[in-house]
Amino acid sequence: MTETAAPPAPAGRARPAAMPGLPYFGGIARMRKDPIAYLGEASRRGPVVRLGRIGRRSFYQVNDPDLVRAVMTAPYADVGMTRTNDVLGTLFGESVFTMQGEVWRKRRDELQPAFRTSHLPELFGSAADEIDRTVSRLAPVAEARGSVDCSAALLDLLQRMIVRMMFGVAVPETAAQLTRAFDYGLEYRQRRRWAPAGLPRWLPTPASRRFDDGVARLNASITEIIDDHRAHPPERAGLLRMLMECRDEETGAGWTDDELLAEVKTTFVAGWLTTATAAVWLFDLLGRHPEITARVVDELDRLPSDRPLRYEDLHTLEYTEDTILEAIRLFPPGWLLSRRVRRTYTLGGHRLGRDTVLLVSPYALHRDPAHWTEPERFDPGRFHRGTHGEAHRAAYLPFGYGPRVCIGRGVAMMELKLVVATLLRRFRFTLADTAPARLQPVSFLRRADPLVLGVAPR
Ligand code: HEM
Repeated sequence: MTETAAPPAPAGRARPAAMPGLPYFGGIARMRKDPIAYLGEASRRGPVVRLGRIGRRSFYQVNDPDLVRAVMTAPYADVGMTRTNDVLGTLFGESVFTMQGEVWRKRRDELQPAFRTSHLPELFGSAADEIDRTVSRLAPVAEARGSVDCSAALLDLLQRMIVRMMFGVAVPETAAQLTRAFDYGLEYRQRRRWAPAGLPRWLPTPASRRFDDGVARLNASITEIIDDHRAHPPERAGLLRMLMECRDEETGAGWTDDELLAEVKTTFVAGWLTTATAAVWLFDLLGRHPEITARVVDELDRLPSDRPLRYEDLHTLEYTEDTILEAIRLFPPGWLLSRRVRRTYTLGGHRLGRDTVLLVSPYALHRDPAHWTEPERFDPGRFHRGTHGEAHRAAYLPFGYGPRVCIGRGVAMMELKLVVATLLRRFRFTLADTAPARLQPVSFLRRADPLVLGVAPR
């Protein structure tokens, strides 16, 4: 078996540091209980740290940004994704998210044009239509100086936005099915996440049956919409139409319905909860930092007030953008990334065997004092244009790093700016309960408790 090299080892270290725990298994049982604390502790132990074993799989955490870069850009012959057998794989089907190697490269190249910046104004139009509905719902609550469960409101809004951006029209039934299939998927995945390796996916359990049934319904409903789209293309081009225009580079053929279905579902799932989770943390942080909110509002007040927000306005919102980047530094929705060693691989001087799982924790990297000044402080100023490079690039990876970096990051930043700008132009939000928020690190880094904010007109 071939052995390949990543960056050189730190001098004098033959064996990687290890987390304390049981012989052979290491301390990994603690990871199940409190992964954030466990991975935070592991991040301070060395550039590559052995966490322990689950079944036959060894787990290591990669903490040094140079080594993170090496792993995230390693050739597929050496390092692959861990996703294929994952429950999310069943939900997505064969898509850019689950594919690997050459097939992935081809799919990513075909998909890329749909996500180009020139499509963003069209998508902005769809997203803006949905936010108007949220504003109308919030207005009477604000008049009554009431309070609102912002977590639920943002989850609902960002879901309507991604469905509308996908189809160009509102499709509430699909949105509801998507929620159901995803909830079942999360429940099922959570049960399996740290389960011993080898528990077969086909083993029928009540949770797996609920999940499979939810996915089947979702598939049927999206397939119907794809058929309808072919027969009657909607006026406003959504991502689906852009995906329908994707062509095989060699043959020039369009995608099959199954391929379209897989990419539609992937975009829904990858683009919904991530962005919604980021929005919740953003409003949480704004609620805790009125002085920063005042600066964002000051920037928004420079826009003409006699007309709705336009796509071009987003380019002027520099401080708002920095605030979003800072929020996803402190609370990266994709808090844990993983890769699988495909053949013996040397990382930082340590030989790692096939099937070793390499974990990269954006949450830990984003809060590491070795890379960030006062990492726990919410300070959008650290992203001010020109001072962006405060930290090593691979120490800031809310959207991942390397060839598999998030394809939807432009869409996500557009949505987040639109949400924050529209809502802060209309309403004043206050956070009554300023106790530290509890984290719920599931597939995404969720806020464990609903974010309840007081709302008043501006
Ligand atoms: C704040 C919002 C978002 C965050 C924090 C986020 C984060 C990420 C991260 C960390 C990855 C890389 C995962 C890895 O390397 O293992 C990723 C990949 C991906 N994201 Fe996002 N994402 C967001 C929004 C979106 C949106 C809006 C879309 C689509 C409209 C999207 C579509 C995807 C897809 C398809 C991939 C897989 C790309 C590939 O493997 O080639 N994401 N995202």
